[in-house]
Amino acid sequence: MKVFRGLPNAESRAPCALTIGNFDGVHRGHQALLAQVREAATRLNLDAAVMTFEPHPREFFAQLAGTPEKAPQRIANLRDKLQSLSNAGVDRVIVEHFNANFAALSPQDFIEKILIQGLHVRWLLVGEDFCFGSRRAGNIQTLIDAGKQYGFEVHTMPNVNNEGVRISSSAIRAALAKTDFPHARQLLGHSYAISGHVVHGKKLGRTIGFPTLNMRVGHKRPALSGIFVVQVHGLGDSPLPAVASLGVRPTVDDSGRVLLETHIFDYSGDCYGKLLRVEFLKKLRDEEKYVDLPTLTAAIERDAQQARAWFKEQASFAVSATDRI
Ligand SMILES: Cc1cc2nc3c(=O)[nH]c(=O)nc-3n(C[C@H](O)[C@H](O)[C@H](O)COP(=O)(O)O)c2cc1C
Ligand SMILES: Nc1ncnc2c1ncn2[C@@H]1O[C@H](COP(=O)(O)OP(=O)(O)O)[C@@H](O)[C@H]1O
Repeated sequence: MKVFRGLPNAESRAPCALTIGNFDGVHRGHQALLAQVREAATRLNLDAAVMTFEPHPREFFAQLAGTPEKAPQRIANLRDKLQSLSNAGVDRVIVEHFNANFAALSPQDFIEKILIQGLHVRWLLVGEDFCFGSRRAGNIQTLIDAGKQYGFEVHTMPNVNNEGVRISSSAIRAALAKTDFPHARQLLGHSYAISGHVVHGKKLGRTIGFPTLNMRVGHKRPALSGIFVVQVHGLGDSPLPAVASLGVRPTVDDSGRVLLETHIFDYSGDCYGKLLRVEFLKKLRDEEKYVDLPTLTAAIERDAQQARAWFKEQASFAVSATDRI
């Protein structure tokens, strides 16, 4: 899969079957849409293409209005989004920088400059409520008219439902806000996880008996925060049980940067630079600002005990379930 930051240059503008959206979480609704793009691209001998935006347009508008707290919480970072798009068979992704110039494009300019000249669109699929261009003035009918004029097909995707309710990124944000991981999993079609490269931290963890893999989250408003039971994928054949903190670490850091820090039980390897995936299983508590390091360490010890107990309980459930068969 090729990833372009902004429109591809002239040589790379292969005719495409395209869909446009934020794709936060790449949930089951997105997956159904991407499957149709893939199918059309293969049938019409086109590239399967996705145009997505960074930052999220609502994040851009929230910043502009001076109310960053109104930006949507992010389900997935860009790496996870690109990985999911690649898994769905997408050939090219255009990551468009969503800024004032882009937001000001009229529907007509968006069609001519972006869809026609920039992307050579031949087949387009969007959701039924798709609006675009400055003040969201363009809609499906605008696209259908342009399609007749410029020669591209326009299709709409009906809602994909889960138990009668439309699957959406907001529904997943709501499930994560309640830390209802089974429900989030149902809507996503996979368990909730964050991946990233292990970076160097303050080297404090090892001095308090809890070395932690530090991963940058890449945005300021994650859909989750707090202390969690997790498992780590990418260090061997099976996932490793662990406990993690996702947040700004108020006791030791005042930068406001969001980090995911994971302590793996009974493990002592060097993981710097590795690309790992941390899967969330259960929330233990919210993040706290402790008065000193010994108090923080005592809290982490309690978290680790609770997480170990949780894994033990799951293992005994699994055994008793096998007994019943
Ligand atoms: C299970 C667990 C719980 C944590 N809870 C908190 C917390 O409530 N407040 C906080 O400021 N930091 C918390 N942390 C983050 C620690 O401050 C951090 O891991 C420690 O300072 C080591 O940082 P380092 O990896 O940069 O050396 C927690 C970390 C873990 C692993
Ligand atoms: N059980 C473990 N869980 C997490 N990381 C571990 C563990 N054992 C060793 N490590 C290694 O130690 C590093 C974390 O140690 P730490 O003192 O917290 O340093 P840093 O502040 O750079 O994260 C990890 O990145 C990893 O390479």
